[in-house]
Amino acid sequence: MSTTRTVIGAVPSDRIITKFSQAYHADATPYQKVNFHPRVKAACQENRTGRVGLKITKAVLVGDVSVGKTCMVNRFCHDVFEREYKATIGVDFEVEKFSVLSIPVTLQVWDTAGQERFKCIAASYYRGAQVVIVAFDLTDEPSLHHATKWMEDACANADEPIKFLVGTKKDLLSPASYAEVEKLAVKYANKLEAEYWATSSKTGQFRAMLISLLNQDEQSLNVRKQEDFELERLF
Ligand SMILES: Nc1nc2c(ncn2[C@@H]2O[C@H](COP(=O)(O)OP(=O)(O)OP(=O)(O)O)[C@@H](O)[C@H]2O)c(=O)[nH]1
Repeated sequence: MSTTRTVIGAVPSDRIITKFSQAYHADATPYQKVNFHPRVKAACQENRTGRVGLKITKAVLVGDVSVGKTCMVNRFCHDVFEREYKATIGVDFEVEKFSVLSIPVTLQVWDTAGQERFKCIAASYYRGAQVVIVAFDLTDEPSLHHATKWMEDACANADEPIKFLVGTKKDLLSPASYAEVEKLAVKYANKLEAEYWATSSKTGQFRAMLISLLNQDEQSLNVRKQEDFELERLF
């Protein structure tokens, strides 16, 4: 499935963020803010974000093998869905440009391998992540139980990241089955202090989720200079 996107300036219209999107489930989010902090708004308006500002957001995507991490990234960045499974080797990396309150922002999405043998390689890329997304397969309960360990590992090297717990492959469940899984997923999200989303990369039901990753607040302005420098060198 492919959609036509209107491009305004250098950024497609669906990448222009001016307000917070709502949480997927009102009872499964620790993030209660409904708008940008006035200081952030003012800084953006006056173009005072400088080098250490809303420039780069690093998001790492982790979770069990074959839960659908790469499909999520492909749907988000290229609006395509790949039915055939190709294991991620180590890590993959995608970059998306956004405009947040008129400030250009780069979202880096680091798609890591779920396979145990690549875990060490992938873990070295968690450092400095501002967003941690733990994906689990809504049709595979053990992948949800493993979310705790994935979150712990990914957060160990991140600096108080914004946390998401994302259930994938929603298209494979009936509404009744989904409702059952959701109850458990909401419990996990609350325990992990993460915001919960359910998605389908097949149907594309998930754009709002990643857009919400860019709901920055003051904390996200604290991108350390050293990291900024290192990340810039990657381009
Ligand atoms: N029906 C359905 N299938 C999906 C969805 N997302 C992923 N899949 C399928 O699940 C399989 C694994 O998807 P990947 O995205 O490669 O999984 P991954 O988590 O990146 O796997 P690793 O790289 O090994 O960690 C593929 O066959 C996909 O087609 C979805 O939303 N719906």
